[in-house]
Amino acid sequence: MEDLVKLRDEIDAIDDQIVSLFEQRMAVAENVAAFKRSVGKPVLDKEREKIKIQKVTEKTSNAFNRQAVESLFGQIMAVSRMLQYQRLASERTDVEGFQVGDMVTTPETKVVYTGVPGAYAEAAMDSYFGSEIRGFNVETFGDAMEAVHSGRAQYGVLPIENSSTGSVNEVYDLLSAYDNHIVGETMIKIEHALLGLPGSRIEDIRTVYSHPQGLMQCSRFLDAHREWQQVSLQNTAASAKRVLDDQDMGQAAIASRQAAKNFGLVVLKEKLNDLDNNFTRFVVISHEKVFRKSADKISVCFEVPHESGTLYNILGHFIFNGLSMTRIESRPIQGKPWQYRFFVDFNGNLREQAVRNALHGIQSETEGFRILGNYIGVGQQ
Ligand SMILES: O=C(O)C(=O)C[C@]1(C(=O)O)C=C[C@@H](O)C=C1
Repeated sequence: MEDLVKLRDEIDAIDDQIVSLFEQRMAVAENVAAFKRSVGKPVLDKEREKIKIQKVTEKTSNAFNRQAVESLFGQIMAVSRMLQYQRLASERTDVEGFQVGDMVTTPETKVVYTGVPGAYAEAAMDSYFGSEIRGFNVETFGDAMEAVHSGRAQYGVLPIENSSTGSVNEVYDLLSAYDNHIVGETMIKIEHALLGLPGSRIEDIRTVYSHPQGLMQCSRFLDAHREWQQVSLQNTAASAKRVLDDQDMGQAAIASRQAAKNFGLVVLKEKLNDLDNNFTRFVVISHEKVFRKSADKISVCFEVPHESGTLYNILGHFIFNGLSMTRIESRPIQGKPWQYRFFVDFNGNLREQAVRNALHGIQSETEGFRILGNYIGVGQQ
């Protein structure tokens, strides 16, 4: 025991020196930041970091320490960059052109959703905007993005994630491709039913239509009817419309009860989802770059270079600035096999300094960085 006390004393003395040297190093980093700011040089200098790591690792006496020193200095320089970003971010007044603003809707406000009336997206639109707007529908998610981008609609409502089957990939891809922004989100409970023509019976069904997510969310029920042909359509309400249009007693759709009402179909079976707790989260998009003062959730996307440790470093900006990430998703980048665009949601408001620090750092160290939006998040169950 006596020995441990002594050894710890030794460690304490060394740590005191490390802290003192670290503080000296950070003071120099601060000067570097001021210099770089004056000449407009970027904070990150990969070449300098590479040479630095090489030099310090050469000074080690064994392989273990070599690796440890590489990791340690990687971390020291990451912290040094964060300090520099903090200094630079505090001088900027603008965050990517986003402005504080309220969402004002009138009975003339046009809101677009995908699918035909009765689609879950219509229910999501109603739950978010109420009835005092002019909703209209288009066929595809891309059409909805385009309508918002061109100004044909002020807002759009698009599904982004389901609690049992995960992300709606196409919407993620469209969010990064279009210059539209997330201004809100809403969540609705999805309850699928099997819909058929009046007079049809489950025993006669041979073909079932739905959105791929609808088919996935009812996989257990469909497993018990493997002889049925499953056909994917644009959305669940379009599937109901197809059954009505074809007038074939052997066809059914997996869609909402509301869709049955809208298309004059009958409910052949209710509660088809594998899980009773089945929710879909929808994002509300706008072409304007606005966020509310009370917004508490931010979505960003970026690409990181295809090198080891890059994502780890980027996520470090959230952790270092005390920001809590709620979701991370990745999508393949078209034309760059095995490279990914990341989508991160985290809690915060664009007016907060910690948020600005983190975003400035992430923007500087990634490619294609975009703030997708800052909005009021809905509690996730
Ligand atoms: O030397 C620089 O340019 C610095 O900004 C300092 C430093 C470091 O802490 O060593 C930090 C960031 C750069 O990427 C490289 C090195």
